[in-house]
Amino acid sequence: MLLQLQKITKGYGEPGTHSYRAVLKDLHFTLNPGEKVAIVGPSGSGKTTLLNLIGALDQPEAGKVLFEGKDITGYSKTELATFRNKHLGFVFQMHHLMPQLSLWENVLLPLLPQGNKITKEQKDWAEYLIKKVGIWEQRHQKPSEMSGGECQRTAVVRALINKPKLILADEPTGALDEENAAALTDLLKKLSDDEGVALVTVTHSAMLAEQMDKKYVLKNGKLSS
Ligand SMILES: Nc1ncnc2c1ncn2[C@@H]1O[C@H](COP(=O)(O)OP(=O)(O)OP(=O)(O)O)[C@@H](O)[C@H]1O
Repeated sequence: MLLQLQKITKGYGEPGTHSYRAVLKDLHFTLNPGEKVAIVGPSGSGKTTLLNLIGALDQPEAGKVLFEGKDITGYSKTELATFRNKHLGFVFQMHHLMPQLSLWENVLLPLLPQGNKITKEQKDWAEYLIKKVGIWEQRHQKPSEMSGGECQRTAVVRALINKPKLILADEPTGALDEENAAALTDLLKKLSDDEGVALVTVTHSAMLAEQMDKKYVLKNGKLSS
């Protein structure tokens, strides 16, 4: 098992006061290595909140998050940052690329906090991924000089640059037109299959959800299939 969420509770506001509102309640979730799942649900049901917990961007009030059997719930902020950098890749609705950097520089950016120089092996991996998603020609262009679909493909490559075990995607096709959304959906699926990376994606897109191995609905604080 890659990831397990045990009896997770998470809300906003001060617990025990009127301001408190529970969003996730005794929620369970398991994910196997290489497994692809979609999380769907009504607006405000807590999908982003859940993704933030899975992505170690936030901590639950109660319950445990286990990654490869290890409890990461008690990790400090620094430990969580190291954990994210090593094991996870993120793709958001808006690409979050650095506007002043080229496609190539944006892709290599996550490797820089590890200090030292970027290795030939890492550059080869970047080149392989960029070619695979079909944007090698654009590698010297800045985000403002690329289409929305090209930016989003760059974001997918960037998410894979650290060879993560899990990619978390929050509405990755949300800002794309139908054609580009379909292309990105195929790409995410293919890369996940080829590289054996697990994928958890929050989406409103039925097309994207159907391409995944499983679909869960988040409602009333819990997941159901
Ligand atoms: N930082 C916060 N402080 C207070 N309330 C919050 C905060 N973040 C989210 N919420 C509330 O928690 C609930 C769940 O929000 P969340 O963004 O996880 O839902 P969602 O399912 O991702 O929604 P959408 O599909 O609209 O993006 C919402 O009612 C939201 O208003």
